Amino acid sequence: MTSEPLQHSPAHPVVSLRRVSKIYGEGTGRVAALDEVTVDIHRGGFTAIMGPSGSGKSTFMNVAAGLDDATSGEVMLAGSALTHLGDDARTTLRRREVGFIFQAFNLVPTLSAHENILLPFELAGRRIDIEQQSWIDHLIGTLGLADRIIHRPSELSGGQQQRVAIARALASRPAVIFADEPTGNLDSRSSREVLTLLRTAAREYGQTIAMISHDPVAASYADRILVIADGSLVGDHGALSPQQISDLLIGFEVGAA
Ligand SMILES: Nc1ncnc2c1ncn2[C@@H]1O[C@H](COP(=O)(O)OP(=O)(O)OP(=O)(O)O)[C@@H](O)[C@H]1O
Repeated sequence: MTSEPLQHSPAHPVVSLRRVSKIYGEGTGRVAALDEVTVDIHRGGFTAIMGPSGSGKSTFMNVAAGLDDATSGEVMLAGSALTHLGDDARTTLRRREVGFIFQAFNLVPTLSAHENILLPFELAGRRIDIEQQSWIDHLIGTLGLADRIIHRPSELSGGQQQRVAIARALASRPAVIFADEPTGNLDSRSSREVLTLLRTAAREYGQTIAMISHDPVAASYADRILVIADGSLVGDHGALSPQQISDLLIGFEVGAA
């Protein structure tokens, strides 16, 4: 991959949470899915978000990405305070600044790989100029999709489908990409390919990536590891080996699966 830096201010965190809580239910059914979480995610970082099942990882992603409201606290995304935005403005901000990669790929089955990659531009009503076209062509080549580009998702392997999802997420150069268990449906070889691509996107393109994962091997590709337990941020580490991550998680009763 060649170096094509992104255009976001390095001085400010891309995602910033200040004492963010998300409470579901009330009384005896009350659950603090996030409990006063304060954290910054900086530009160009590849952050893994780990923690036991039910610890609040998905809630963290949903709140940080503006898919869901926090109950209290402040969430800044790409320089905008989400709490001060109405639904429409938040949707516009999310379409412009956030890319998503999901375990189930979430490609549109009736569209070709190429049409799927262009979809975020269509949804945001953004025209693709020559510079963006050459970036997208570069991604398609780099991700090894050139000869599969007119095929529909059902005609692609799982690894190829996830590479289309990565191209789609990278195409609009969002401020941050949230990846939710992106290798959960892949065999180990495709997983390694996908994780290497994500790491390269962070290192060479300065693409900020936040990845939820249960897997210490997947998290070992990241340069920062956040651990959430019972809705609280309980660990914030630099890059670690799979073994170190497994050891770290044993204390929080997370399997190394
Ligand atoms: N819509 C909801 N209504 C009520 N409780 C919810 C809701 N969504 C999540 N929760 C609760 O909030 C807590 C955190 O859930 P969350 O899905 O964020 O965890 P997670 O770490 O992503 O789990 P997993 O790894 O199993 O996907 C859990 O106790 C869950 O039951």
